[in-house]
Amino acid sequence: MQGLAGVSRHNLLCSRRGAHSHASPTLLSLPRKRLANVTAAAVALTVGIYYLAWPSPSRHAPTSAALPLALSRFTPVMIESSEGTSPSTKIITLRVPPNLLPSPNDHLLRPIHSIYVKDSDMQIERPYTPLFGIESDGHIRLWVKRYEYGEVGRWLHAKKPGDVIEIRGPALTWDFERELKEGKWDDIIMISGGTGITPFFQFIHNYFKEGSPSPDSSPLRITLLHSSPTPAHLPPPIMLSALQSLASTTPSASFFLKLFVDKLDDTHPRVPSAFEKQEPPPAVRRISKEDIYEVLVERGIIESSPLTPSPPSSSWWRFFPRSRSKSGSSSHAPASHPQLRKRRVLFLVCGPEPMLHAIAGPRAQNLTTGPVRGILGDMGFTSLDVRQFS
Ligand SMILES: Cc1cc2nc3c(=O)[nH]c(=O)nc-3n(C[C@H](O)[C@H](O)[C@H](O)COP(=O)(O)OP(=O)(O)OC[C@H]3O[C@@H](n4cnc5c(N)ncnc54)[C@H](O)[C@@H]3O)c2cc1C
Repeated sequence: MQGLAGVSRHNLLCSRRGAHSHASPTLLSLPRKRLANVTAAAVALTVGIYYLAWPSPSRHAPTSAALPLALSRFTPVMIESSEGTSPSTKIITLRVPPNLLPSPNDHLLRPIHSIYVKDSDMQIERPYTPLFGIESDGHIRLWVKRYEYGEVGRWLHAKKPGDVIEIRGPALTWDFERELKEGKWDDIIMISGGTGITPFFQFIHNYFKEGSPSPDSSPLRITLLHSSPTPAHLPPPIMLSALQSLASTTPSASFFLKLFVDKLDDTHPRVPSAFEKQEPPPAVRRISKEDIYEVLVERGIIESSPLTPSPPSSSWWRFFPRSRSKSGSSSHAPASHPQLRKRRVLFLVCGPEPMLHAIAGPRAQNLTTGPVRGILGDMGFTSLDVRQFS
């Protein structure tokens, strides 16, 4: 996932590059390599000034160690533990003192909420998703990815237990309850990649946890299709065991989980034994259109009609009448066809930008879900059926 701040910084750099064509004669007379260096330094300086000097009500929110957590101010909290879970991820557990916890009735604590972590060296912040929400005993568990050149992820990974960092929040990332009420969905299909699973994990944990409305009393069913680059990058046991146990114990198949890995690696030349017993075991491929069709049919969301011959043959879709999408590529008959739909379905997609593109197409300029393209668009789903997170 890439934060909004990262995206806006990228846009800023692009627009500066556009200005090169109007360079002055003096600049043009410089050797090309030196000109590039001067330009890069100017861009870096501008970006630095932008970050450090531009008034930002959020980044420059005051810090208080005496008032409860809130979106309007930063609160210092201690890192209780920091455990590596894959080559580039850690579970980082924060501890909020009991007197600084927000009121349990705070509407911003509804799923899906996030908190902002401030990198106090760079004075920048990024949102992260508490896996189990802000817990009543003060724990906040984050699954954080470190990108090679990413700022806050790297900074956070370098922090040690006992270090104090500043956070603010909770912030409502997506008002699931309101969306569910408005949409009256029967099924939600979540498709995640890498740490893009964290918002879905928070929702699933909250929805099925003890004391939540019984899934039996609600027709809503949840399917999670998750993909990681290799088995070593799959979510850590604290997340996967919880999901696998839910998948095998929730009544009426209200939760279904399927894992994918792009490839096996040297450490895991075969599917790791921890997953072998899972039915079905993780698939070694990227999530494809066929996988989505299969799950739609298996979960009884679309009709297994003459248009959609039944699985299990992995090549069942080759009997599909083919049509041409606008992009010219061939596509299956639209699974969204009203006559084929038996249940109302909403797709939620969260993951790295290339995965979002492949599954649902690029997001609009204003970072909302634009017209749905990619695999889901090809299948005939529209912005009424799909939400993208990044
Ligand atoms: C609501 C929400 C919840 C989120 N929850 C989580 C979560 O639970 N866990 C999680 O890990 N993330 C989460 N994210 C993403 C997170 O907020 C950050 O966007 C992410 O950690 C990257 O931030 P960063 O500062 O480390 O990287 P950034 O500095 O923003 O960099 C982002 C990307 O740009 C690349 N990049 C940066 N500089 C360069 C350069 N000079 N050259 C080439 N490439 C470069 C980096 O390699 C990286 O790929 C969430 C995002 C949102 C919006």
